[in-house]
Amino acid sequence: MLGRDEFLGALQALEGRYWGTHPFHERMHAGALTPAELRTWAANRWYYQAALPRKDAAIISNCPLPDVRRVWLERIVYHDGAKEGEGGREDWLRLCEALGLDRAEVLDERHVLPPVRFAVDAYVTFARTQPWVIAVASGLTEMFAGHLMRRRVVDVLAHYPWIAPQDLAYFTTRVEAVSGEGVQTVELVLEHCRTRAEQDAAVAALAFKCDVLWSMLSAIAGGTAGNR
Ligand SMILES: O=C(O)c1cc(C(=O)O)c2c(n1)C(=O)C(=O)c1cc(C(=O)O)[nH]c1-2
Repeated sequence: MLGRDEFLGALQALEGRYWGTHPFHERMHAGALTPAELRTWAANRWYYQAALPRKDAAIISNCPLPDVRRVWLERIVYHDGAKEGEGGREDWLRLCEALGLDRAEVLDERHVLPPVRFAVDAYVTFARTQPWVIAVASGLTEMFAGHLMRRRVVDVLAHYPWIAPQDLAYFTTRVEAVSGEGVQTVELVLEHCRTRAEQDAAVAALAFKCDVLWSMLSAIAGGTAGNR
């Protein structure tokens, strides 16, 4: 079995596979995306945002530990909101509207590309079918997300003058949550992976999740090729 630091190192070593360095994100951060490309991105990523509470509910359904379930439940409330009109889901829809999409065309998923649907559905299925701690490990991309989201807010506001700070509320709110959740998730994985086989499965789960995100973005980049 790997020691704590060695295991953590193996997880962190996957950062190079994370979507932070995907060419589509690089173009976004450089101000090179067209309004149509930003709309395709937002409408497709909606499908991911909408799936997250179902993914988290799958983790809870497989977890026998009340302490973990109690903590994990907060993620569902975070995304869905405590009531209608609140939460990450609502903030994402507002971002879509700010980019020029109607709420209805986001909600009916007409812009969602087949590979995005396929990748996101695979993430939900993974959470349903794997042991809870391995599914939790797949969410450790959050370790890499805080820095990327902070940079995104700065770069998007600098390069796309028609996007206002309040339009990016999803990310400004999320940055705060992700720093706390990231630590919490790492601790759960380090504590509950108790054999070498579980540690290896956790590293593989994180690699799988990096591939889910990368595939989404590659499809989004390809799906908007006509607008470049
Ligand atoms: O904007 C991003 O780059 C980014 C990345 C990720 C991620 O790395 O999975 C998440 C989010 N945002 C995010 O907002 C979010 O709520 C979230 C939940 C999860 C997850 O797997 O449970 N990842 C992410």
